[in-house]
Amino acid sequence: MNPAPVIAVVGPSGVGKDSVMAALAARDPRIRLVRRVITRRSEAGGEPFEGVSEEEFARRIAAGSFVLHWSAHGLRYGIPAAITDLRRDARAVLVNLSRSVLAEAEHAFGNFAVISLTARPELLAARLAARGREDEAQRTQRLSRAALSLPDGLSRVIEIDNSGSLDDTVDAILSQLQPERA
Ligand SMILES: Nc1ncnc2c1ncn2[C@@H]1O[C@H](COP(=O)(O)OP(=O)(O)OP(=O)(O)O)[C@@H](O)[C@H]1O
Ligand SMILES: O=P(O)(O)OC[C@H]1O[C@H](OP(=O)(O)O)[C@H](O)[C@@H]1O
Repeated sequence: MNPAPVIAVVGPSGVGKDSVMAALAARDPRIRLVRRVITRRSEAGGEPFEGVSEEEFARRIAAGSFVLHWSAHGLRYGIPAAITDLRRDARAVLVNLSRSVLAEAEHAFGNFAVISLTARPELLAARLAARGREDEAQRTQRLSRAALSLPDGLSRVIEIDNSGSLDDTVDAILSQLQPERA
């Protein structure tokens, strides 16, 4: 069987990427999530991730442990090579990516689609404040990247508005994914 598609979930900070990914995996156990490696304290909360030091992150790059890595918000993020195993027995593998690495990701994964989440601007600020993981200066810095556009040339981009309920968003995404390994 061909490897399952990798579906990048992208969009501005606070739009709901991690929430939508968790809700999709809860709805369909064959939708699998990638656990990212991040140079952030493991206790920070939010998504399940592996927190490592800068030194450990650099060691893993040198060892070829990542299929993709990038920097944003003063942090480093890596997608472990183990994503290849996840793709063997899944309907789709979801991964939270920076919009800045999408062209590289399409090249690396081949069978690749992008779910670009949007939400009304006032909701982004309110959701980040309610989540409480960052202080006000960090939230302002994150919101300043909200309008970053996607690169040209991606083969498959599905834009979904997450201004409403999570359930509505999950329904909208699943109806668009039906043709893929349903
Ligand atoms: N549809 C929704 N309705 C109401 N609240 C939502 C919805 N989606 C997400 N949220 C809330 O918004 C906050 C931000 O969501 P989440 O952490 O999933 O966003 P994110 O896009 O992953 O952000 P970041 O890139 O900063 O990690 C969370 O507190 C989450 O509970
Ligand atoms: O703004 P862009 O480059 O699209 O995304 C930058 C980074 O911000 C988010 O990280 P986090 O989940 O908030 O730590 C994304 O997942 C990405 O890693």
